[in-house]
Amino acid sequence: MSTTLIPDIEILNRQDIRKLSLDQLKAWMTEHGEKPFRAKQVYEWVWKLTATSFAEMNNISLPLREKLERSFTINSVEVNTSQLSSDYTIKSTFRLYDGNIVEGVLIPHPKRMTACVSSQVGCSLTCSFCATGKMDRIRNLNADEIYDQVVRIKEQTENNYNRPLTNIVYMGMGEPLLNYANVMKSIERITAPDGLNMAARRITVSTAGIAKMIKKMADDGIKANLALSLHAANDTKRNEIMPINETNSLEALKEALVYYHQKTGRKVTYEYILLSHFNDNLEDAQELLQFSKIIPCKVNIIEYNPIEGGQFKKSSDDRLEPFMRYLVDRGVQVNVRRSRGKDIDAACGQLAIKDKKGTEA
Ligand SMILES: C[S@@+](CC[C@H](N)C(=O)[O-])C[C@H]1O[C@@H](n2cnc3c(N)ncnc32)[C@H](O)[C@@H]1O
Ligand code: SF4
Repeated sequence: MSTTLIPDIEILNRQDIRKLSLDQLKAWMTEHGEKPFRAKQVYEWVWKLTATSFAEMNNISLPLREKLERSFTINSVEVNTSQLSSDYTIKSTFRLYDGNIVEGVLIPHPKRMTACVSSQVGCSLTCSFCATGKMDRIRNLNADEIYDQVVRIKEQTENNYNRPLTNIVYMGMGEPLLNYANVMKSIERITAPDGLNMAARRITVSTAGIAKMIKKMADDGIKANLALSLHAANDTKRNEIMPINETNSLEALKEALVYYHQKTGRKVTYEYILLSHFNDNLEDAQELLQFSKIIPCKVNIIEYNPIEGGQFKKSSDDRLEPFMRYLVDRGVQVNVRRSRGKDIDAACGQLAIKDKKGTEA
């Protein structure tokens, strides 16, 4: 224990070092009588080399490491629990520095290894088919907390399957476009050569549909892919299952999508959970066909994962088949996404911490 008050105060005020940009770290080095190039070395340690302590930084002098230790923390995310599903999906819970827990999933596929990561603790959007929507929204994740989930899942695929991580989807807990700055910073770090150096085209941000933020993604030149959770191409039905549609109607989304496509030239993916006798009639397929004509797109038909207390059932193959056929016959690019990791509640929309508050159950 320290004998003076000052070091204790210093320690209480320690800041997460990964909240600083490289320029801010350079300025800190100068202020503390260090050469600015040290900033680059430390920055590389905390991002690219994913150091979890200053002690690991063996090309940094001991006095500087001690100075860093007094001023900063490295709030790295730890794996709390991991469960392996019969289809080799791995669901993990991650413990954040403040005790909150989020979930992430490694989804193996013969052609790709995908990390599904959370962007918020809980979610404020209360979609009626989604387990996360039943939780309160506790807080946004910091960019480094999103980044660390990717790092931990990358370790899982390399260590357990001897295969590299190839794709990242922001389809875990939370609405990424309501935590815009941190999500975009995490993408910048994941794609940076002094970060994980992964290709932006391998990253997909999935949104429930925040029109103005879709436009902002285009304005900011974000290179990651965009997926829109559509689930109904009719306002009455969409309002019923996704309250966000009351303020971000299909008309507003259409306008944002056109803007997005004009600026980026990119295709968008529409996610469409097939809910038995709710959105799986031919009339629904006709509405989806009209919506699919707005800009170049592909449609992912998603198998519904039942959630506790949920009112929906997944559509049978007898209903899925004609729905899909209707779209395919009219030139829509359609993929059917079967649920993964069902036996351990690791599939999309089943990610929810059981006590609904984001702390450990
Ligand atoms: C959990 S959300 C997170 C990202 C973002 N908030 C969104 O809604 O797109 C990721 C995807 O899971 C889907 N999803 C939610 N609940 C589901 C369920 N019970 N079964 C299948 N997919 C579900 C969502 O619609 C969305 O397409
Ligand atoms: S589907 Fe997405 S936006 Fe809706 S409640 Fe779930 S996490 Fe939130």
